[in-house]
Order: sequence, then C-alpha cells, then structure tokens
Amino acid sequence: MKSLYSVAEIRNIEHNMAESLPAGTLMQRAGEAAASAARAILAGRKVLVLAGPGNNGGDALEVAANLAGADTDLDAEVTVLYLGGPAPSADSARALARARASKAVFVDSLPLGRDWGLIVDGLFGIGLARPIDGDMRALVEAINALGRPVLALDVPSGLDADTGAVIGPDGVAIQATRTITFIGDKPGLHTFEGRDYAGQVQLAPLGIDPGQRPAAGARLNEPALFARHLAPRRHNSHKGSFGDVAVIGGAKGMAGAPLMAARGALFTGAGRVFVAAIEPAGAVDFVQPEIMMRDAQDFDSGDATLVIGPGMGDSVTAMRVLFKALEGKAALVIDADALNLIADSPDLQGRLAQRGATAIVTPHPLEAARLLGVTSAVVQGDRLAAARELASRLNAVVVLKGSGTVIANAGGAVVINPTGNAGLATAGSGDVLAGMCGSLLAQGWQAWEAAIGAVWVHGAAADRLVAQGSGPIGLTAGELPLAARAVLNALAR
Ligand SMILES: NC(=O)C1=CN([C@@H]2O[C@H](COP(=O)(O)OP(=O)(O)OC[C@H]3O[C@@H](n4cnc5c(N)ncnc54)[C@H](OP(=O)(O)O)[C@@H]3O)[C@@H](O)[C@H]2O)[C@@H](O)CC1
Ligand SMILES: Nc1ncnc2c1ncn2[C@@H]1O[C@H](COP(=O)(O)OP(=O)(O)O)[C@@H](O)[C@H]1O
Ligand SMILES: [K+]
Repeated sequence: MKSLYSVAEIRNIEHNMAESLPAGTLMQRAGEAAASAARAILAGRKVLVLAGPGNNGGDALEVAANLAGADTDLDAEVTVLYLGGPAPSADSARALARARASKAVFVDSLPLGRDWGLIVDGLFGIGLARPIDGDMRALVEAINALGRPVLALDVPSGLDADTGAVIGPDGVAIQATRTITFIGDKPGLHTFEGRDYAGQVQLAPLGIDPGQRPAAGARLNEPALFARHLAPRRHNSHKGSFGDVAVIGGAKGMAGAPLMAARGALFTGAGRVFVAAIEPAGAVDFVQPEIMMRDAQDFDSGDATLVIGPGMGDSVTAMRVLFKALEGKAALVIDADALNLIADSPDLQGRLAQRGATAIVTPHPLEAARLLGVTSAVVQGDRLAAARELASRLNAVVVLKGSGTVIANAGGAVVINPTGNAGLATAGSGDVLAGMCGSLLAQGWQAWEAAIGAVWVHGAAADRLVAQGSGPIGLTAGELPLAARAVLNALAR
C-alpha cells in the first residue's frame, strides 16, 4: 500500500522514533539515501548544495559531507551555499561540522556559471512556515532559471507537503527533477502544483518499517486497491451480465458530450449503452451505432446505471430528469451540468445525501467550488480537504478532477491518483471518465472501487497514448475509450 502522510503524521512518527534512536540517526540516514540518489542522477562533476536554516538544511549538509568526504570514490566538486542562522539544531550542527571537515567548498552567494551537474535543494522541507521572500526568493528564482537537474530533499522548497500548493500568495518554489522524500510519501507531491514541482518522487523510509508507522490519512491510487473487481470474463456470460448504462444529457448544441460518455462506457465493458438526450439530435450515432439513442423526456431507464449531466444544460427538462434520477434507486454518476443544478439547490443536495452513498460525483475544481460555495482557488488550495468535505456533505464518492485527481468518500478515505497527464486537459475527457465510472458500476463494482478504478484507467489510457506519441499536445478525448479498453484488458489479464 502506498501511504501518503500529512506533515502532522510525519512529525508524529519522527517524535516516536526520536526516543528509540541515537540523536542524529534519521538525518544521517536521510543524508546517505539522498547522496546515493544524487549519484544516480549526477550529470557532471560539479554539485551545488543549497542548505537552509532548519533540519532540511541539515540533511543537505549530510549529503555534501557524503559526496565530498575523504572516503568517497566520487570525483565530484561540491560547493555548499549554507544559509543557516546562528543557532542550528544539534543534528544540523553535527552535519555542518561534517561538511566543513570534508572537501566541500563553502560559499556565501550563488556562484556564477550554470554548469552544475546537479543542484541539491535543502533550503526548506516540511517546516516551511511562510512564503519564501527576500534574498531567498531571488535565490529560488535564480536556481529555477538555470534549468539544471535538481534533487529536492524531502519536498521541493516552497511547496506545501500537505496540499501541493506553492506557499503564497504569489509564492515561489524550487522546480525539482526528482524529489527524495523521507520517512513517508506526502500528498502534496502528487496533486495540484506538486506533480510539476516534485518531478519524479522517490521514497526513503530511513529504516522505519511500515509496522512502526501508523495508518496514513491518504494513499496513492494503484490497481491493488480495485483488483478484486478485475476478473477475466466467464465464457458463460451475455450482455445482460455486464449491465446497462444510460447517459442523460445533451441539450441543444451539446450532443457530443453524452456520446463521449457513452463511448467511455461502451469501451470499458458495459453490456448495453443508451444516450437519453434532452434535445434528441439523431436516431443513430453513425460513428458508434452500438449506442442506443433515446429521448430523455419519456425514457424509462429500468435498472440501468445512470450517468447524468454531460452537456445537459439547465432547462426545466434537465431539472426534471435530475430530480427523477435522485429519487430513483439506480446507481448514479453525477457530472457537469447536473452538478451545477445540485449546487444551486439545497433541496437536491439533501436528496443526494439521503440516497445512501451510492452515487459518484465527478466535479472539476470550479464545479466543486460551486457545490461548496467557495472559489476554485480555495478548492485548489487544499484539494484533499475540499474532496473530503464534499464527500461528507453529499454522502457520496467524490472525484475531484485535475492534476493528481483526489477521490474521497463519506467515511473519510482519500486516494490521490498518479496516472494521467496534461493531454487530458481537453474538452470531453471528463465526459469519458464519467461514462467509465458508470460502466464499472453497471458491471457490479462498488462505488468506491468504480471511482478509483475508472480514474486510474482513464489516466493510464492518456499515459499510454502519450507513450505512443499521440499527445500530450493534441490528444483528443475521442481517443481515450480505445486506449482505456487496452489498459483495462491488460489489468484483467
Ligand atoms: N526531525 C527529524 O527527525 C527529521 C527531519 N528531517 C528533515 O527535517 C526537515 C524539517 O526540518 P525543520 O522542521 O527544521 O524545518 P525546515 O523545513 O528545515 O524549515 C524550518 C526552518 O526554516 C525557517 N523558515 C521557515 N519558513 C521560512 C521562510 N519562508 N523564510 C525563511 N526561513 C524560513 C524556520 O525558521 P523560523 O520559522 O523558526 O523562523 C526554520 O529555521 C524535513 O523536511 C526533513 O528534510 C529528516 O532529516 C528526517 C528526520
Ligand atoms: N493537467 C492534467 N493532468 C492530469 N489530468 C488532467 C489534467 N487536466 C485535466 N485532467 C483530467 O481530464 C479530465 C477533464 O475533465 P473536465 O474538466 O470535466 O473536462 P470536460 O468537461 O471538458 O470533459 C478529468 O478527468 C481531469 O482529471
Ligand atoms: K527541500
């Protein structure tokens, strides 16, 4: 299980470990792990180590001492820019003494030149308490402008390890190539701005085995979390075995959105797929004639799983079918315009909450903001908290979309999705995801697993397309269903 620990949880673990280990042990282990990570990505002889005033700086000094120590076989020139105050912690003071006794050269300002084979970022870790400003801000901007490989220690300096937000307003953070993070992985490295600033994330547990770590409040999505639903199909099956999905949406001029969702459902294995259109646009979809076209006004969905909202608009008809869907017993995916209608109606919010946690709601940050009555900046500023709050208020599984999609349920479980890329930032990709969620529900998956499974596969489909050269630039939502089919079949095998 890939646990993600909040800063408070990490502090707690550190606190417990400190009592059982000799002073300085964890910092020494951090320094050793980071020095080997540094060796692995070194792209030249010259190494610049940035060491800040706290224990993150102490870790950096350990790295410098290890790379420039008398016993190293590494032919590196290590320069240390130490920005510590007059009273470093005992651990940091020890690390400083070690680094000063090594071959590392200490400097007072950023040396000229840009030929660093590696820059080690030990300015700030999880103790950053306020935006980086003044000379330190100028340093961060100068480092980022060099465009050299950067290894961040624990967290890229300036990034909030809990939220993935650059600490601001108008803050700066180190742009890392790789982040080696200590004791436990952290949510902020995997969502919002975190994915861009952290680069590749590597965990160094520092010898603390999982048994000594309490359960984390969040985890990273992976197929193991939904594997129990991934079974090869039985020979003795028929289309009724894999459920019906009805996509309700498609106001005038928005006929494509429910079709995208319907294809998402069809290509991930739903037995039969309908589009019930608010404004029927045609008797058949000639590109995908398997999809059965109906009129939402008089459509009897039977016990089909409903995906409601794509391109649905806010007409009286839209309101009426949404009301009916919330009243009914069918499994439900609520997306797009249906979310906006619910945001405007405390009555519909109440009805959704009373259904008993069977619905998946898939807001992007602005839709989530409308539902919570805040701005999208507030949602993005703490995506985990926003998803948790929404799941609890609506008593539903919430998929808060965007880079590092956050999935939360009313019981407080939180998962961050690591698959996907900016190729998904294109109209219609969210519709495909909603259809995929509906498809897995229709095939009998539980709401939680349908949500995390669909999000994982949807992201992996985009990653597969990018690996094949079909993105991220110009990737289209219409390509996702086929790629998702390949990913899902590979998992089921
Ligand atoms: N403890 C352990 O067992 C282990 C800890 N480990 C490592 O320790 C790291 C946490 O260390 P930490 O708590 O010392 O915090 P850190 O991130 O170095 O920053 C705090 C310092 O920065 C200062 N400061 C803050 N904001 C500032 C600003 N905007 N501008 C300027 N200054 C600012 C702040 O000053 P103050 O706010 O007190 O004025 C304080 O001096 C953790 O990420 C991991 O790398 C590992 O070795 C594993 C074992
Ligand atoms: N930069 C990104 N990185 C990863 N996933 C992304 C990114 N941008 C968008 N996505 C994903 O693409 C989908 C977009 O959904 P949405 O915003 O509803 O678009 P639309 O309504 O146009 O279909 C979501 O699944 C979202 O998580
Ligand atoms: K750092």
